[in-house]
Amino acid sequence: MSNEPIIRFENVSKSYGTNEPVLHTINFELERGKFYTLLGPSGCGKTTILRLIAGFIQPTEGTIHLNGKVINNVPANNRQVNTVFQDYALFPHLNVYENIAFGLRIKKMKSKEIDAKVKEALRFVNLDGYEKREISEMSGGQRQRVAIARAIVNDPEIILLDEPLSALDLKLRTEMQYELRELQQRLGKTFIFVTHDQEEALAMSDEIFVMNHGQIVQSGTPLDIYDEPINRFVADFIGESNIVEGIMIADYRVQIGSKEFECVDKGLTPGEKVDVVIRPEDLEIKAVNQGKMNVRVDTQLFRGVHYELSTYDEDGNEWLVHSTRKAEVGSTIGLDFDPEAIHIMRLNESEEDFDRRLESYEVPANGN
Ligand SMILES: Nc1ncnc2c1ncn2[C@@H]1O[C@H](COP(=O)(O)OP(=O)(O)OP(=O)(O)O)[C@@H](O)[C@H]1O
Repeated sequence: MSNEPIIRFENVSKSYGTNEPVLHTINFELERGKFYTLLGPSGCGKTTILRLIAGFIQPTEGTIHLNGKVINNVPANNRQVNTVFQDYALFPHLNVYENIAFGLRIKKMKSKEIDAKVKEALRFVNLDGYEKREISEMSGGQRQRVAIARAIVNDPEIILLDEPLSALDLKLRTEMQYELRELQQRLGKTFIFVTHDQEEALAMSDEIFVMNHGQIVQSGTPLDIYDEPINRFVADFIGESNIVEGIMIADYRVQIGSKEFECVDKGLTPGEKVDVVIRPEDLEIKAVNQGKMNVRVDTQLFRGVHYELSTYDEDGNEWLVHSTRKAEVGSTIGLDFDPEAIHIMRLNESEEDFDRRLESYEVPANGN
């Protein structure tokens, strides 16, 4: 099988009509057989990227390559790409079988062949025996599976999924996350999944593209993005974070408010203003004066697995703490953390410079 990226975007921009671009010079490459997620807030351009890949719309500038060939002008029905829509877009007047068979009938495939393919697709999504059911008799999760079966029955190279789980309740949604991930691995196809739910993206993806305002802000594995967010936006969007302003004093030393801390970052300019991230679960509760800083406990909530404390240091910075230990509201406690728990983010750093900087560290950022 070729090592060519299955999809490549080269300087792709998109404007609808004469309006401002909704995508700005997008560049990325996708490998065959992986689970990709486009993650970002509403309106950042995720669905527009899917529509461009599906061929429902064309780029205003730039080129889209499928298996090394430019496909800008290839119509949607000639692309080996199928979409699962948020509302499933099933035909209510057709039963499960006919919904899945629809595309094959249009292609004038023989009945016997259609039958084999529909049954195989139903087996893949664990719906054997549901052929005759009406769509109205199916639950949300089952409709979802019919929509997926319809997308895979044509044996496309790429499956696009536009917020396909958003209509499901939390429990079913979690179950479907497992199912979808498992299905993708069994099929070995490239999945491109759109969501604005960061937990979903972290749980399911081989690689995440975090988007904001029509741009890809950061791409990487879920662990990379969680552990080393490139900037304040990503840190804030992916999981709960403490984000404070700091100043680099020297290599491996950062000042936050009136205190200095050891960190693992180097190569920044002394005196440079930075954003500093420490995840709430990386802060450890100690007795007063036994940690790296003292904080006053403002509020405490029980979150099931852990307590969530909102605390303030002497400089007025808020520090959110996730801990299995509790503390007394109004008391002063110590907080401890490892130098590796401090993540330094330069203001306005490009993704290339950010990756180069992390690679140069002696203590690798992801602990490998
Ligand atoms: N057909 C259209 N005509 C004009 N503007 C559009 C059209 N489709 C989308 N837009 C605009 O393009 C921007 C990106 O939309 P897109 O649907 O790609 O975002 P999204 O990240 O998928 O958002 P959501 O999560 O809300 O679905 C939005 O500002 C939207 O209003």
